[in-house]
Amino acid sequence: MSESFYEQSSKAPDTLFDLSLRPPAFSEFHGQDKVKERLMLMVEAAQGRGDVLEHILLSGPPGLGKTTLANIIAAAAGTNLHTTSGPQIEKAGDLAGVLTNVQKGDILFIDEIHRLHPAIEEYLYPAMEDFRLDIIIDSGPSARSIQLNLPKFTLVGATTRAGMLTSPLRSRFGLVNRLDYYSREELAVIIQRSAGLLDIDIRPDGATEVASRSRGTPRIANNLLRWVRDFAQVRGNGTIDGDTANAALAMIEIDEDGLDEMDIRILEAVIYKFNGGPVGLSSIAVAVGEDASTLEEVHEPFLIMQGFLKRTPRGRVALPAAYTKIGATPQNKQNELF
Ligand SMILES: Nc1ncnc2c1ncn2[C@@H]1O[C@H](COP(=O)(O)OP(=O)(O)OP(=O)(O)O)[C@@H](O)[C@H]1O
Repeated sequence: MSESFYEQSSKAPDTLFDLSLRPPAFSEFHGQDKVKERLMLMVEAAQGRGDVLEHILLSGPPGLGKTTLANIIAAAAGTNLHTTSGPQIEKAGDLAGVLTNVQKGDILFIDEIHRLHPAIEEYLYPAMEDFRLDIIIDSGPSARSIQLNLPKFTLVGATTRAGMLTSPLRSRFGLVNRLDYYSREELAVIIQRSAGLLDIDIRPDGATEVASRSRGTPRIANNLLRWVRDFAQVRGNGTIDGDTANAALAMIEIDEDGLDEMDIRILEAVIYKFNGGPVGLSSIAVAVGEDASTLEEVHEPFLIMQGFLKRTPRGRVALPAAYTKIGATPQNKQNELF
């Protein structure tokens, strides 16, 4: 099964392209004003006290800038950043390995922290609270616990699923900083910045056109920009204006609301196969041949935000905009909505 354009974008690794466009400082990070203001204040306060920054949790859909912010926080605080992810820490020894490399004030960034094994989480609690790691070495009768004292460090956790964090873990972070989808205007500014860095000639209407189809996500905006640049070079005169962007994006079947083929398949499944819902996520996943967690993390938040789908206690329900989008006629199911 081929992956949709957005799914590929949502999983994009740290490619050189990605890294080259990553804003290095708060001043170049556009949007997410409230989160940014809070983080800047935390860094300033810690520096003023000569203390180590408190633990920080960043949540939100993929590609909105969590990793970027972790790097910016470390740069602003003038500390080292150590990066790992929930699935990479399989054993207590892996965690011990990472933590024993950390120096005072350093930042440990754990991406996808909701995917940490529950047993590993248990080790993390005293590490976060008392900067202490109690690990058990050996097994059977010779098993014994050793205690390692750690330097005071900052844990920055990122998650696409804040709801999946256990409450003991969540409560060890001061605040949950939730990143939201970017507005079209904010994305247009980000696209102009990226175009400047890549030496791409883009007009304001071209940037707006790309922005409006980037589903509120800077990573997608940057990837679409790259495609539109190629298109403008081969089919046009190299300049990206509104018409060129439009033609380029039509060629990869991204519609004017930013929906891709998989989004449309999801809406069609809910409407035609499940009579508009309510229907559970796993049934939709089977119907469209996609992994349920990808639907939940990548497609669903955007479809809900755009008013195409709604989550109810009994499952997902298609809203009138979804019927309009796929040209179907809504049935009168008012009393089934709740
Ligand atoms: N506010 C922003 N301004 C400019 N560019 C941004 C901004 N936020 C993100 N980007 C760009 O989007 C790309 C993706 O961001 P990043 O890797 O930080 O997302 P993420 O939320 O950590 O995603 P994931 O959860 O998938 O790891 C970055 O390379 C960066 O260039």
